[in-house]
Amino acid sequence: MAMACYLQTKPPPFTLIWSRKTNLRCIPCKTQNPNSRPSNFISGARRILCSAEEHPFAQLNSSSVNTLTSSAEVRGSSASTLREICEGRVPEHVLRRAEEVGYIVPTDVQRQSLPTLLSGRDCILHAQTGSGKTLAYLLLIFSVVNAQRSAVQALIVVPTRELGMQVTKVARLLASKPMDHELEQKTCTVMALLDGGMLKRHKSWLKAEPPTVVVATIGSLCQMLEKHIFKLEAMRVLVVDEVDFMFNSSKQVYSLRKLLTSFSSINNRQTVFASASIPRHRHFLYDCRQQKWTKNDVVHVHLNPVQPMPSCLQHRFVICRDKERPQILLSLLHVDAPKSAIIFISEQSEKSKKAGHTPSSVRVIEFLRTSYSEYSEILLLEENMNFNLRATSLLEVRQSGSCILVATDIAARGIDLPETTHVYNFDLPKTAVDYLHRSGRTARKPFSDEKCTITNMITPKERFVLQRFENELMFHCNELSL
Ligand SMILES: Nc1ncnc2c1ncn2[C@@H]1O[C@H](COP(=O)(O)OP(=O)(O)OP(=O)(O)O)[C@@H](O)[C@H]1O
Repeated sequence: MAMACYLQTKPPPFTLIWSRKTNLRCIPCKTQNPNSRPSNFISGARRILCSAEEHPFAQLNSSSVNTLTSSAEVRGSSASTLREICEGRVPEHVLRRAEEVGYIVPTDVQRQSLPTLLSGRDCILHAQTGSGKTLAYLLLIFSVVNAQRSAVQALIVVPTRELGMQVTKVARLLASKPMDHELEQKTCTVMALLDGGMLKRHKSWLKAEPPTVVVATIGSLCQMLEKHIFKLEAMRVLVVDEVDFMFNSSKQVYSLRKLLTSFSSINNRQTVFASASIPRHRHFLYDCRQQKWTKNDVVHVHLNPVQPMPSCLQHRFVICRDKERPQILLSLLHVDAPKSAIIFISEQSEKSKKAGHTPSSVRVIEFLRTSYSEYSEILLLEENMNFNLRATSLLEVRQSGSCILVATDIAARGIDLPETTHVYNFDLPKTAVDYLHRSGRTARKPFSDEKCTITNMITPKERFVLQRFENELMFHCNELSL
C-alpha cells in the first residue's frame, strides 16, 4: 500500500483520502478530530496536512498538463473587472451592454477561463452550477464573430428547449445596442432553433439572411443540417452546454457525435464544452482528444473540484412514509415560507402510465392548490406538457417574484431562476449528478451569501441512497424532525 496517502485539510471536517488503488477518489471522512484517524482510513496510508486552499486535488491535478484548477497556478488572472479581461477583444458595445445588465465583476469561472477562451484554445468549462459559465462562452463568441458577415459563425447546442430560450435571451441582451450608444454598424443576430419551434419560418430566415449565432437543440439542428438548409462552413465557435447530459442521453448522443466529427471539424472551429458535472473527467478529456471532438491542447478549467456544490447550500432530510409526503411537504412550506421554491418530482413510470394512474406531479399540484392558499402562483413544468404551455409556465415563474414550481427533472439542468431559495426533493433523484443539478437551481446569485435550502423527503430505506450522494458530492445532510 505504498502508493496510498491521505490528505487532511485544516480545519476539519473534511479529511480527504486518496489512493491510487481507489483510482484518485476523494472521500469525506467520518471524523471531526484532526488528530484521530478517519474511520474509512486506508491502512498503511501516510497523512499529509494541508490547508483547505492547498487542496489535494490541486496537487493531483497539477500533474495533468492541461488542467486548470483552483490552485495557485490559475490564480494568475487577477483582473478585477470583466472589462479588464475582455477590452480590445470583445466589441465595446457588448462590454457596455454587459455593464448595463450588471455584469461588471467576473465570477471565478469567468476570471479563470476567459484568458484561455480568448486565446483561441478549446476549453472544457467545469464549474459549479450558477457560477456564470454562460457569460464566459458568450463573451468568447462576441469576440470572434463578425456581425457584418452574413453567415452562421457560432453555434450553441443545448439539451432542452427551456435552456435554449434562456441562453438566446442572454445572447440577444448582450448583442443589443447599449443605451445612449450611437451604433451605426449592424449588431449580431441570434436565432433560436429549438424543438417545437417554427422550423418553416426558420428555414426562410436561414436562407434569406443567415444569423450570426444559432442556439439549437440537437434534434432541430440535425434536421436542418441533413436537409442542407444551412451549413457550418463559416462556424468558428461551437459550444455544447450540459455536455455530460448530452453524451449520456441515448436520444442525443448519436447526433452530437455526428455534429462534432462529420458536420464540422476541430481544425476549423474552437470547441467549448460546459457543465457543472463531468463524471470521470479524465476519461472524458482522453475521449475528447482521441475521438477528435477537441484539439489535443484542450484546456480543462476545473473549479471547486472538491466542493462540487455551492457552499451556501444547507442540506437536510425528513424521514416519512410515502403516503405522508404531501402533508409533510405542506408542513415544510408553512415553516419555511420560501420566497420562491421548486418541488422536484420523479417522472411518471411507463408502468404507472399504462395503468392509467394520475401522475404524482398532478396530484401534488392539485393538493397544494387546495391546501396552500398562501401562494397564488403554483405552476407545473414537465415533459408531457406541450412546448407552449412549458414556455408559459417558465415565463410566469420569471415574472412573478415569488412562486412555487412543481417540476420533473426537465427543470433540473441549466434553468436560471435567481429568486429560488428552496428546493424540495419530493422524490429523491436517481443519481448524485441529478442531485447536484437539482440543488443548483438555488444559490444562483454569484456574489450573494444568502443561505439556500435543499430538503429531501425520504423513506427510512432511502437513507442509504442519500448517504451515497453525500459521500460522492461531499456534503452533509442534517435530519429534520417535524
Ligand atoms: N459576472 C457576473 N456578475 C453578476 N451576475 C452574473 C455574472 N455572471 C453570471 N451572472 C449571473 O449568474 C447566474 C448564473 O449564471 P449561469 O446561468 O451562466 O450559470 P451556469 O454556470 O451556466 O449554471 P448551470 O451549470 O446551472 O447551468 C445568472 O443569473 C447570471 O445572470
